[in-house]
Amino acid sequence: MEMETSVTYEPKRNSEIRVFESSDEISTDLAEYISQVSEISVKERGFFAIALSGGPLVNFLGKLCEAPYNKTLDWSKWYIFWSDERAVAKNHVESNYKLTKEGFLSKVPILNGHVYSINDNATVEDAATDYEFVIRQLVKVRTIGVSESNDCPKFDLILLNMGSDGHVASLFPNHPALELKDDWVTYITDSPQTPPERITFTLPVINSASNIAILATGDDKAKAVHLAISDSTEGPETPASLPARMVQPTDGKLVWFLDKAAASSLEGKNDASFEHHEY
Ligand SMILES: O=C(O)[C@H](O)[C@@H](O)[C@H](O)[C@H](O)COP(=O)(O)O
Repeated sequence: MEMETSVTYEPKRNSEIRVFESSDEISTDLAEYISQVSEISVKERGFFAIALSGGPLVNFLGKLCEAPYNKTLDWSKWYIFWSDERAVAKNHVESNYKLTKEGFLSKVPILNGHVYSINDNATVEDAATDYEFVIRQLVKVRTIGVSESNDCPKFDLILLNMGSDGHVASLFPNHPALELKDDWVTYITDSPQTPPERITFTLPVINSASNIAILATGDDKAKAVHLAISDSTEGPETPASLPARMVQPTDGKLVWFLDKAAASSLEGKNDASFEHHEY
């Protein structure tokens, strides 16, 4: 069946789509969004626990390192985690930690002791077990919140970048890791993108977050954005196990940050859905 080139979209409950002209505009709005979520979290809980992803995501955090945010945010309350990591040394060019350190952490006054990177000195299996243990300890003392419905960690914000195949974190389409219900952190050894070994949050953890943001830019993302967001379940190209489609907050809010190219297959009759909503 031929895929539609446009779709009328009604945002689902607790979700919002923001479409921008350029990556620069996304970066500007994302900074304001993160700032607001962090302020609310610090006010309500005394902490801001944020999980980042790797790859190009850090390129969108530039504006957050600039005025006014570099001066106004309560950085001492920030706790940093990663939703996924590639199994390489921390000084390797593919390390998500290294990318984040160079592009973000080195530019803002986040305390070193609040940065929870994934162990690069263990097997992926052990690194996943270690990371889940660390998160369990931080949930016990409520540095990370807890979901009342399933006892999962309730991160204040999880930032994800979607790949053109619809993957988020290191959860890839049709991978058995998508089925995990009890694990918080898992590992894979067969990633379709290099490196093959990775550590990743599971869907229950992602979906338990208070806030989830998914970024996608470029026309190579348009099809996956359509498949992830559209209500349609018809046709062979709407896989139920598309990871980005499985991101459905149980008790939180999901915001998509798209550029026009990534949103191009969503533009339909209901253009009002695509207005830029303030958070
Ligand atoms: O871990 C990785 O191999 C990449 O970081 C990957 O997860 C990336 O986020 C997507 O491939 C989207 O990247 P683009 O937005 O550049 O397509």
